[in-house]
Formats: sequence, structure tokens, C-alpha cells
Amino acid sequence: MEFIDEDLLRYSEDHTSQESELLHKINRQTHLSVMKPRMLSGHLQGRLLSLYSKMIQPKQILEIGTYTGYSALCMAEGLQPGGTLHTVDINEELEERVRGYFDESGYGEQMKLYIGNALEIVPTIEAAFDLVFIDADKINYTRYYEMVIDKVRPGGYIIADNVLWSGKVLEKYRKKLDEDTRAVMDFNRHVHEDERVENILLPVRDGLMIARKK
Ligand SMILES: C[S@@+](CC[C@H](N)C(=O)[O-])C[C@H]1O[C@@H](n2cnc3c(N)ncnc32)[C@H](O)[C@@H]1O
Repeated sequence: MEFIDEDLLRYSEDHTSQESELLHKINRQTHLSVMKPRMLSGHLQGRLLSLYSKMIQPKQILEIGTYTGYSALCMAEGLQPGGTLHTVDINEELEERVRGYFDESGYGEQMKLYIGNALEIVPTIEAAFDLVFIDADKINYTRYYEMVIDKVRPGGYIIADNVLWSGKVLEKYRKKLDEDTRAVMDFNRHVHEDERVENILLPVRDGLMIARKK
């Protein structure tokens, strides 16, 4: 389900800074040769992540769910010199492609790609994060949030993607209450009721939950 009129979306993209040539290439190649290309953040959300990252000026970023590296490279644009972006994905088939894109980007030295289950890898990463982007399996969203919240510095941010879950969080757009939808709804309630953060659910694309640790 598209939340915004297609023409308005195109108009918004036409009045948004262009993605870099490399990001454009990743976007195109993902659509041509990788399964489920809709998972990629895309032009508009990518520019938003880049802008947020430039505003936050993070030294340490964590991403859960690399896919083809598009969102990681958008957020890397705001990294401080000497900063690091840690990104985790369980799909080893993407590794070579992603490493290639990272090397080509000019941020290669600052990108740390981990291949494996985020539930096992994230607890092993020793860092105080300024920005965390949760964008992997929905069923574990609350677990990921709880796993990282103590590793986020006060004033740091957690952003989670797909929190409107194609509208299925609303009964009128839902055929049945499947476990992913239930997990997204539980996550949204969990963050909203969490006294440790202030939050906004931003209806951009498939919904971004943005939480700032107090
Ligand atoms: C929506 S895609 C990420 C899209 C990417 N962040 C972007 O915007 O371009 C979700 C990714 O999460 C990964 N994933 C799913 N379960 C995971 C897990 N338990 N640990 C790590 N990665 C996982 C999938 O392999 C997939 O590549």
C-alpha cells in the first residue's frame, strides 16, 4: 500500500537532493538482480537518513539489516572523521556485493560489515552508539531495541523502519493479524511507552519510528 499519492511522491523526489551516482547504481542493480528490492530504503528515505546523520554527526553508528548497503552508505555521509559504521546482515550471499560497494564509496575504512545473526553479533560490538538504525526481521524489533538501548549514549537516536508495516498496523488495512504485524504493533507500543526515550512515529514511506534517548 502506498501512503502518499504517486504524483506527490514523484514531486517530492524531484524536489529532493539527488542520490550520489554510487547510490543510484546500488538502487538500480538491487532492482535488477537482488531478491525483494522493495526492502531498499530508496531515494527519499535515503536522503532523510543522510540528513539526520549529518545533523547528529555520529561517531558510532549501528545498523541492523544491511541488505545491499544503501541505507548504510546514506548514514555514513554524516559520520565524523575517524567514526565507524557497524552494519550486520544474516545473508552471506550479499557480502561480496556490499563489500564492493563500501570499497567504491570512499567510506570503506569506516564501514564494518558483520555477517551473521544480529541477535548474536550485536551484543559483541563494544561501542557507545550515537545512531542506531533497526531494519531487519520485524519479529525481533523489540529484542533489538532492548539489546541496544543501554549502548546508546544519552542524546543518541534509534530509528526503526517499516513501523507502519504497509498499513497493517490498522485493522481496516489488515486481512489477518499475523506475527510480524503483531511484532510491529508491540514494538511501536513499547517504544511509545518507554520513559527512557522521547519518540515520534514519522509517516514517511513505510513509517519510521524515531526515538531519542533522554
Ligand atoms: C529491509 S532489509 C534492510 C534494508 C537496508 N537497511 C536498506 O534500507 O537498504 C532487511 C535485511 O535484514 C536482514 N536480516 C533479517 N534477519 C536478520 C537477522 N536476524 N540478523 C541480521 N540480519 C537480518 C535481511 O537479510 C535483509 O537483508
